[in-house]
Amino acid sequence: MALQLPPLFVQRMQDLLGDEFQSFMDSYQQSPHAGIRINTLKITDQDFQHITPFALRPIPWCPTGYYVEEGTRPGKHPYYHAGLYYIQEPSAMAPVEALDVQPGDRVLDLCAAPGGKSTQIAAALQGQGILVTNDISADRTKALAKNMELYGVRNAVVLNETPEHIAEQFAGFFNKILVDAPCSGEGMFRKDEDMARQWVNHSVERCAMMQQDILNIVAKMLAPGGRVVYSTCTFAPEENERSIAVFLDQHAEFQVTPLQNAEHFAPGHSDWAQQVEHELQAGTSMLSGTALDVDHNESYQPVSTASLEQTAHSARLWPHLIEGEGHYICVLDHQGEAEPVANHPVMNINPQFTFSKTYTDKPKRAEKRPSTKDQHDWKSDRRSGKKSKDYRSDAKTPSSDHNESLSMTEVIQEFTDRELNLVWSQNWIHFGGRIYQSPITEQQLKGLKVVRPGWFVGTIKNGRFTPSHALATALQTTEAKRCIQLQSNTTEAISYLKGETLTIEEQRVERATDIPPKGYVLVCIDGYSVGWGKWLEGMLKNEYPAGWRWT
Ligand SMILES: C[S@@+](CC[C@H](N)C(=O)[O-])C[C@H]1O[C@@H](n2cnc3c(N)ncnc32)[C@H](O)[C@@H]1O
Repeated sequence: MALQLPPLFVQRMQDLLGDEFQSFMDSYQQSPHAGIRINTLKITDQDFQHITPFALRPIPWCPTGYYVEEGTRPGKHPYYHAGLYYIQEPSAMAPVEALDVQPGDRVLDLCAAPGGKSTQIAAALQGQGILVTNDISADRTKALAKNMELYGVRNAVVLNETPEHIAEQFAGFFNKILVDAPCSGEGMFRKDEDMARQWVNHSVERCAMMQQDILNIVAKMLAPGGRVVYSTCTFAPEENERSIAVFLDQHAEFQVTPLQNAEHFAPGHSDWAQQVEHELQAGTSMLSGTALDVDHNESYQPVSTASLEQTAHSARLWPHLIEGEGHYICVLDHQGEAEPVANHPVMNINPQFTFSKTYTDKPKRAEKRPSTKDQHDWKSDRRSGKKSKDYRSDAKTPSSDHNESLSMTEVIQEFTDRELNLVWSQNWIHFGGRIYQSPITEQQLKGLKVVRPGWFVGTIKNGRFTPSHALATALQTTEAKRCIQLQSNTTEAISYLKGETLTIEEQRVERATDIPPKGYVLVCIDGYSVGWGKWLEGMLKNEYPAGWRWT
């Protein structure tokens, strides 16, 4: 059945687009474009070109993005399980390019789930700097955390918080912030018919209010001289140019900067936002019928022409002009002077084995009591369906828990020496038996709902360290003492991904001559890590987690 567009939406687009309207409507007769983005944390773009199983055509605005042909199923290839690419709608690759992330940046992805843009940010950081990735939906952060692990991200903290709470802990902290805002989703109707069906429920007015609130809080978290990229996947000027103009009126320290690759896109429609503004001020008919309703909106504030005019430098991605879905992108640069990253207090990484918490296999019962504001607490590792628990971290001085932290040190160091060729370079966080490497300190997570305080590297139970799946997926083959290579075009690779035990002769366990074959083995597909196995006497016990298996 043909896509049913909401009549009110069609009417508004006709009013706005004029002569362009027919070509816009024709785009709904075409299939949406499929894309993949190479995960350069695991493979270089060039190396992927040599092994690609699909025909690739470059996406003009993203150097690591490619169109794949209709009918291609990139999710059904072992390379997907090795985290070599992320399946992403082509237009959705543009906002992170506009953010211009550099290794060493401190980046916040505020509305991040399921994490497409966060994986792109992580790739741009190349393991250097900090990514705090957050979503307000607890359910959606599960996919976000999983994506951070699948794509081998080592320097991300995953939060499930409100922007207000994050701002309390991270005032003036980030030099790059992405706001991929919740919106009415009009640009996705072609790709996701449910969005079109649900559109009446997504009031443009409600979204615009939410976006303006979020942007206001974001301003508090940005360091002087930093950059915010605001993006939506909707066409409504109320949620795009006007939300930006409202923000600019309240934050004279920001200016709209044209996108570096603006030639690929259409300019922002400051004229449409002005039209909306006139109608709002006059209290006459709305453009959309769902537009901002002055009479019922006490918080309505007129917007200045100067701010509206600036939005002409933002960008619109139109499905009838590019090969991608509808998006809006605005780059907001803070006009203050940036401070050198090294001067920031958070950059006090201490990779030594010191733990602020005593070694326990599980949080003690007493630690599970509800936290109070002045305690050093963070809420963490809320497994699916379980209610969130509050934990209290009894921070002890290094001297008071010296022996216990030493024993944990020994446990981790012993595993590292035996199984890895790796130098740990971030802060250690130990929580409930789980060990993390984090780009920030435990102190900075005080009072926040934390899904992952960093790179989950393993668990300690009964004095034994068990490496996590997330450790394996982030390793290069050279970082494990033993590895086994499986070929992507063999049933063996699929069998491993299905969780089956494999028969592997001793000579296939790649290792240095002084390393015995028995033990943990990093399983790789065509040279790229996918998980752990345990080799013993010709058999490879499969450690690929149940929830990740090929079905
Ligand atoms: C457009 S989606 C994000 C897509 C994501 N950036 C990606 O590339 O995969 C918007 C997200 O914002 C989240 N969200 C809504 N309101 C929020 C708020 N106030 N703070 C943080 N996240 C919010 C939603 O749960 C949703 O996951």
